[in-house]
Amino acid sequence: MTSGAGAAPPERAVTVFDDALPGVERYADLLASVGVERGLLGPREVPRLWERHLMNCAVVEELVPHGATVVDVGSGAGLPGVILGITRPDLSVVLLEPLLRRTIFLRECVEQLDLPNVTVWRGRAEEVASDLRADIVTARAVAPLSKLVGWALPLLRTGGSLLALKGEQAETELENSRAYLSRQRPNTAEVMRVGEGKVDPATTVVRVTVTSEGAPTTTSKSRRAPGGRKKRGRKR
Ligand SMILES: C[S@@+](CC[C@H](N)C(=O)[O-])C[C@H]1O[C@@H](n2cnc3c(N)ncnc32)[C@H](O)[C@@H]1O
Repeated sequence: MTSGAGAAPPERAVTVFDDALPGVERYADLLASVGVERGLLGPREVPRLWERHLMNCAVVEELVPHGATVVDVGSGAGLPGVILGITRPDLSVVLLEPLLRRTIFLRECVEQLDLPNVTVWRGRAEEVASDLRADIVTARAVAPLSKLVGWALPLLRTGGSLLALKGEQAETELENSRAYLSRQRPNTAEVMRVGEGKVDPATTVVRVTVTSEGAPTTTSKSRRAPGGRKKRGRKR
């Protein structure tokens, strides 16, 4: 089934993936062959597929509790959701993606990699709160933090977390979102680095955890997300 199209895994992939490495190699081959042919992955990403994409995503599992239900918002070609599904059979992973050709690819991955714990859901994060409930929401390269928070918090159970994989701007993005966060469901938010000693650089994650069931302290004056449109108050 594998085409051998992907670059060979680096030595430390063994430390990161352990027994799951053969499955991840098959996924890497799918990304580097069909994924590139269908424009889901740029050809220039193939040589850095392991370090920059697969391993970088895998270490996020450190923050995912055993048996959790995970929704990967904006899964694209399956990052990080497919990787979590392969490396953590204890998880129940939903790959949430609005674009048809991407969901077709994701379904092929689930079938060919034999991942009974992974399902594909076609839809937009802001439209599925009545259908999906999660312990963990992951998102990588999907939207600014404030927007992700607005999408993810309604999907999360109390005690659940959004794990937003972010780059060097994570701290700044979090600070800029603090006021907006304070108007959402009660939460704590922090920047974390995971995979120290396994991936270089370590993966930066903004973790936002819903701490209690309390209602948002939203008022008609304060409902605007940074960069978003202001909602109108009720007409009198
Ligand atoms: C740049 S890609 C990133 C894909 C993948 N997470 C990765 O890291 O390679 C962003 C993805 O988010 C999806 N997306 C955009 N808006 C979305 C929304 N409102 N809800 C869910 N997914 C969305 C896009 O269709 C696209 O597949």
